[in-house]
Amino acid sequence: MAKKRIGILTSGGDCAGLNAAIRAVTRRAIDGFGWEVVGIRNGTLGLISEPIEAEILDKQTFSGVLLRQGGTFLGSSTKGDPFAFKMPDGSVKDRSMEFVEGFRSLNLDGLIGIGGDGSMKILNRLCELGDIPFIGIPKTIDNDVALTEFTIGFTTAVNVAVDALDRLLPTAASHHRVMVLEVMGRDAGHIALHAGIAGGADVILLPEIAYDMDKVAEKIRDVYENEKRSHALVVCSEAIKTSQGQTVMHANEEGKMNYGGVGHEIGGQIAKMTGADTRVTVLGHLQRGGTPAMRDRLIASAFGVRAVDLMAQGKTNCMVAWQHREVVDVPLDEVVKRYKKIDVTGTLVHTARGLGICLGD
Ligand SMILES: Nc1ncnc2c1ncn2[C@@H]1O[C@H](COP(=O)(O)OP(=O)(O)OP(=O)(O)O)[C@@H](O)[C@H]1O
Ligand SMILES: O=P(O)(O)OC[C@H]1O[C@](O)(CO)[C@@H](O)[C@@H]1O
Ligand SMILES: [Mg+2]
Repeated sequence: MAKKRIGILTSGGDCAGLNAAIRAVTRRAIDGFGWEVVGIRNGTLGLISEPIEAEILDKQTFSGVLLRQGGTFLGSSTKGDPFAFKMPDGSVKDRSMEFVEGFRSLNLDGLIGIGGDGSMKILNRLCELGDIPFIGIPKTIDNDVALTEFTIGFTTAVNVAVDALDRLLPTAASHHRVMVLEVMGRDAGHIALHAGIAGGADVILLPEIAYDMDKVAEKIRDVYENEKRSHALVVCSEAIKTSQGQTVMHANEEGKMNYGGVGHEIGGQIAKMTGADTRVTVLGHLQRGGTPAMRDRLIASAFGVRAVDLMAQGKTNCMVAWQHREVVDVPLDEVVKRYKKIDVTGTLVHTARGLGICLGD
């Protein structure tokens, strides 16, 4: 096989396990095929920067602690979409061809992009535009990428949320309080549902299931009065709506809307309706950091090796995915058409209901 030179980048919100995936790609490309690997800095931004921000990666790069480290040493971005790039003067410019030219100027034969749903959409368009051979690797704490059971970073984020519940329980019990924990997840409730079940929540509120505050208050009263347990744990996803039917969002510095803060509204309602002493914790970006959990390192490694194998087979326009304890490849066009929400008829929703957890309906 002809010697190739491939690029790799990480895009979208960071998460734990990205370095493990970059390491796996690099090792497989070098050891398996004798290729050269170029790490592109800060997502798509690295290729449109002047000068281009990229560096050769070798096995030496990963001789230290990177496998065990959260974040991405290459840097990432959720800003600067090349199709609608916000210029310093406030104007919006299409810089997509600069991305393609940047790719070509590095003499690359293909690109491996590690990203979430948003990044896959952008990278798919960019690679179609430049006829760039592309393989995607799914990552995001949100676990909302279609056609894969798991994304890199999800398990670590859930572990952080479970740990938070473990820490909230004794203080809730000591002060006879209701503790509300707001978790991330974008428009899907995967973190909330997994963490809520594993962390022994009494109530879990998800964007996929409309809630009724009367039902939530009834559950809290039941815990206090009938279960004779004068404390309770409530987990809510950041994307649930307030009782007025709106999500709680804030524009970031580039105008991108982010969720955050609905837990305070839920906590206020619980206190008002039940009289229970209530406190609210918004877990935030703690969920993105930390040492990657075993499963994140494992799937990152499996995804990285398979992504290089696919490129060696001449495949393009696909994404590696985890299905039935195996790595498979799925068409990128199918991935970007869908969004993976919780299956409200699935095992975990059934499990939560079976445990007596109130889902607000
Ligand atoms: N340079 C860029 N590269 C990729 N996406 C960008 C870039 N600049 C802005 N974006 C925007 O950011 C979004 C990517 O952020 P998003 O939060 O959706 O990330 P993601 O890839 O889905 O991963 P995650 O959800 O884990 O953050 C895209 O939908 C896009 O609109
Ligand atoms: O990094 P930012 O812009 O604060 O984005 C936060 C968002 O990113 C995520 O952490 C990952 O997509 C979401 O769960 C959250 O809504
Ligand atoms: Mg996303």
